[in-house]
Amino acid sequence: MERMESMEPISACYTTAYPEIQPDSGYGSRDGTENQAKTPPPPAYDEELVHKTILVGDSGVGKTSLLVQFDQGKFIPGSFSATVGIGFTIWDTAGQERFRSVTHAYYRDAHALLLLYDITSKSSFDNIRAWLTEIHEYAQSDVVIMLLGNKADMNSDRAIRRDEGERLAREYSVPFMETSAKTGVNVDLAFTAVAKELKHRAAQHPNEPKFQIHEYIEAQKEKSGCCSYF
Ligand SMILES: Nc1nc2c(ncn2[C@@H]2O[C@H](COP(=O)(O)OP(=O)(O)OP(=O)(O)O)[C@@H](O)[C@H]2O)c(=O)[nH]1
Repeated sequence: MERMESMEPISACYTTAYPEIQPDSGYGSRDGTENQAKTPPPPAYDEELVHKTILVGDSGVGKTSLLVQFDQGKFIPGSFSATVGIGFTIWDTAGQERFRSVTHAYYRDAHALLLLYDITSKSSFDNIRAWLTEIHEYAQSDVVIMLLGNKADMNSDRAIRRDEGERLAREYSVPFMETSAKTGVNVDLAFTAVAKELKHRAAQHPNEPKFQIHEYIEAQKEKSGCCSYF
């Protein structure tokens, strides 16, 4: 596949039991020389449990940064395109309009979508409805969707209150949390909750209770800047 700025397929596999996601696995480093020095063991994973997850949202909301924080446990300021390795297949998409038609093609076989807005950008929040319309048009009907209000560390520049995010998520019946690619707040949780949901679906036995993603998230999530609505 032709590599494109900010729109790069990102895939790698864990050797640990899925979905015990472990950032800093050393997989998929962007530096080729580093890869040679740190040759990872061959993947011992169940191919049936490799899922494709896509990060979508307006340009600049922090999709790549979130992915890098999850994979490497660090925040690298500034815009960049990255190739990182993580526990299930993730596609980091470009938010820019000019790449939109390419993004559509990726929706089709996605198992999960992390839909991001930037809590300091009203337009990125307002565009979530358009993103959801597009997702419903192009993605599979049973795709797992999670709404993320990113840049939660920028509370003083906040343009969207947390309850507005919660309300929108409720309207579309999707789980929601605020994240920060900078501080790492809720980043692991976002990816882990999606992975758990996908894993439970794949392994679902008729008599087993269904995994409750909403309850799991509510129990686990960190309330960053909880009480400082403007
Ligand atoms: N303070 C803060 N800045 C962030 C956060 N996430 C991303 N940024 C910054 O926001 C800018 C855009 O981040 P990217 O990760 O490149 O955004 P993107 O959504 O991948 O952008 P496109 O590739 O254009 O679609 C960069 O300057 C990041 O450093 C965050 O959680 N907190």
